[in-house]
Amino acid sequence: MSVRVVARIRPLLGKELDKDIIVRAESSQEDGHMNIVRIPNPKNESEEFSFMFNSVYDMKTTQEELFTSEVAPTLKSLFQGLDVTIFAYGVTGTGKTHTMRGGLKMSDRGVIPRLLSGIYRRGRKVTKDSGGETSVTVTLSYYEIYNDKVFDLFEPPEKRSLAGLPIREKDGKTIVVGLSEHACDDLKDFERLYIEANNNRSTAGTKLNAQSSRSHAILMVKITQTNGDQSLTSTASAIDLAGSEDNRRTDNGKERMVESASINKSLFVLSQCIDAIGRGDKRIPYRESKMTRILSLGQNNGITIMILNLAPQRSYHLDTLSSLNVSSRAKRIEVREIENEVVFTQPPRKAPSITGKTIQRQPLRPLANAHNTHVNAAVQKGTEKPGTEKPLKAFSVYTDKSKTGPRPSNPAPRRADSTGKRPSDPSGIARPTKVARSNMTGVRTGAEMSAAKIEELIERKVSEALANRALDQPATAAPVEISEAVQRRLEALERKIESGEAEEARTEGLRFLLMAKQHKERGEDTSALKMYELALPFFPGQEKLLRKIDNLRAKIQAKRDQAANRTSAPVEVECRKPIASEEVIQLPTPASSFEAAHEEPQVKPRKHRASADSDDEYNGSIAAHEEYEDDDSFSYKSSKPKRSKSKAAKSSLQIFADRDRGEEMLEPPSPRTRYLLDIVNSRDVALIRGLSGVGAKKARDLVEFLELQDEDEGGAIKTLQQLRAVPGLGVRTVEKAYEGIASILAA
Ligand SMILES: Nc1ncnc2c1ncn2[C@@H]1O[C@H](COP(=O)(O)OP(=O)(O)OP(=O)(O)O)[C@@H](O)[C@H]1O
Repeated sequence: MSVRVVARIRPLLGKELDKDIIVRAESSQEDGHMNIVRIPNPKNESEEFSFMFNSVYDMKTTQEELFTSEVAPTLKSLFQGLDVTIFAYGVTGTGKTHTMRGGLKMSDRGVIPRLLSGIYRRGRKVTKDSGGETSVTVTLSYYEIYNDKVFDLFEPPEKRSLAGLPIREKDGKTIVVGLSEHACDDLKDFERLYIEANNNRSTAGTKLNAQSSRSHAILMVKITQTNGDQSLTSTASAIDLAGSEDNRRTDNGKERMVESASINKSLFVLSQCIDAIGRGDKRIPYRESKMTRILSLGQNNGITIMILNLAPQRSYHLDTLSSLNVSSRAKRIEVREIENEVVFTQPPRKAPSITGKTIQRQPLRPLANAHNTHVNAAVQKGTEKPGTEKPLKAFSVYTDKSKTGPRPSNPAPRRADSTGKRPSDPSGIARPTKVARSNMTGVRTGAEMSAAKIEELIERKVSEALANRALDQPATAAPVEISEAVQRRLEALERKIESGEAEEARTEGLRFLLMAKQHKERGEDTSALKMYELALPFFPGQEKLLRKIDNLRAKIQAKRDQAANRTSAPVEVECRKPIASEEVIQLPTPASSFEAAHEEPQVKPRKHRASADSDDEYNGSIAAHEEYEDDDSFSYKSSKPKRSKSKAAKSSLQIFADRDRGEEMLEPPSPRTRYLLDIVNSRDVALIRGLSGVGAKKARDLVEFLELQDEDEGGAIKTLQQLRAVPGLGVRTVEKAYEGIASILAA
């Protein structure tokens, strides 16, 4: 089944005028069901683009209508064991939070409170229909991804660690380690928890939205149905994404700009993931942002609904086209409709105390062991322990026979086939099963911790310790006496996390440099300066970077002086990328939308830039990058550039020297060279990784390097000599890749 994509056009607000409406909902069906969004071609208003979706909701649509048509029908599946993901996507100020959360008035309530209400209602029905034998418990987790860091929204902001919570892949799902889980017995409980948590969400006023969400918010509602010693768990995730925004229109200051860059970047990665899935690429760039890792579009099982929020008026024209374009591609994504499996639970084990020297370390089993044991497989093989036998379909209370048909008696092969997840234990011996939760009244207590929970706690403590270290503050938590084994584990984890953080920080720094370059190319010098300044802490003392900052400051000041001397104000020049009029697919993605911002007119043609401005703005990143690469003890805060490294960086500059290009023109490359360079210049990490001798990291770095080149300075690698000179790649790697091409061409 594909992702269901529906569009919702919000009504006009405040001073917005009817005459500015350019987005319309229409029907292509006889029954009048609206499924088309029409919008004029911005280059030729007599032409219109049409985008087809599963459903389109116009300006008059109420909260109740949207919920009843789109979300209510998924409740049955949710209780059958399917996970459900609903996410709102769109430009800032188009109504995502209104759609997901809504207002406080009953009629204004959005998808989330209505979903919870539906879950409790259905839960009561399930219990009633089973004659009281089945109990239903609901637990909530709620977190936000802010500046690519994950924070528990049930924790007050002052308790957050700087690094945020780590995320891991477990059992084919992405989980947030150390996230709190709260039992939530009824709608009243939910309202209290949800309102409190929303106060912790990062929001701020921007010019486009007085209450703009500066983070992606993810609410996870876990429903556990327990019947005897079996239980079935499924999760409904409701996600309110932050909106993409064009900083030309937001008037964002420094802090907002950083948020905005992070929001735009993650949405850009999302659009890249959608593209890559659509193209059938082997590699989908999920891992390039936490949001896409968590959303795992196309990888998650169950039902996925994407709600595209649109503003109807002209001022959003290009942004609207951009998000229409991304969403219309998303509907081609296939999602596997696989139910979670029934878990066979054992009576709760008495957990030892974890305080003091009395701690008995439990084996650190993989979390995967904690659930989804293939009960039926064990039963069939006759390996179950006495007293644990169960009929194959002991948990059939919620099966909707009319629709889905009976579940297979042994679901294990189906799961293994379609998800590629780890199959059940081939030995036939049932793995340790989930320990039933004895405390359903709130967050778990320390005394009842499982091994997995201890592991989570350790990782969390490490993150906190690292955050404190980053702040140069002593750890605030009271020292806990722990066993030697736990201490060792703690240290190992600390090392692991620390190196991961150094890597993340380096990437963060490079990202700022890249964004600075993009801003500069568009003539947005002030924004470029901000980005360079933000990059500086990651590459302290980098001479080139400092020079660049100084030059930009001088340039901005000169412009200001010039403007002050002029009698008339400078004219704003619209310089967006052209949009293909006939081909809807070619419309800009969110990236081009936010890249399109044009702060100031380009004063002089790029070829005639001042020398200080025309050089290697990527050098700072490359030099720092190399430093990181070559020195194991490198701390990204280190400010000592190595001599040899700056030489290497210089050599990277020469690869685009005119002489080199001249040579290239004299001597056309061989087919093998051309083939190799084509792959390199594709900037497709997956393709580049396929070259022999080029690993994932080198491929990523190479693409990063290419991305940082000025197009008018070459942009592409044109000779093997240039390729060899790319920092971090090395002669040997290029030779290997070149040799590898021979075998590909021969094949
Ligand atoms: N369908 C609607 N009916 C009435 N008002 C709406 C509707 N959709 C949005 N609004 C109003 O529009 C404004 C912006 O909406 P909202 O904050 O939900 O946008 P958003 O897409 O979440 O923005 P951001 O990405 O900046 O958080 C709010 O005042 C909201 O109440």
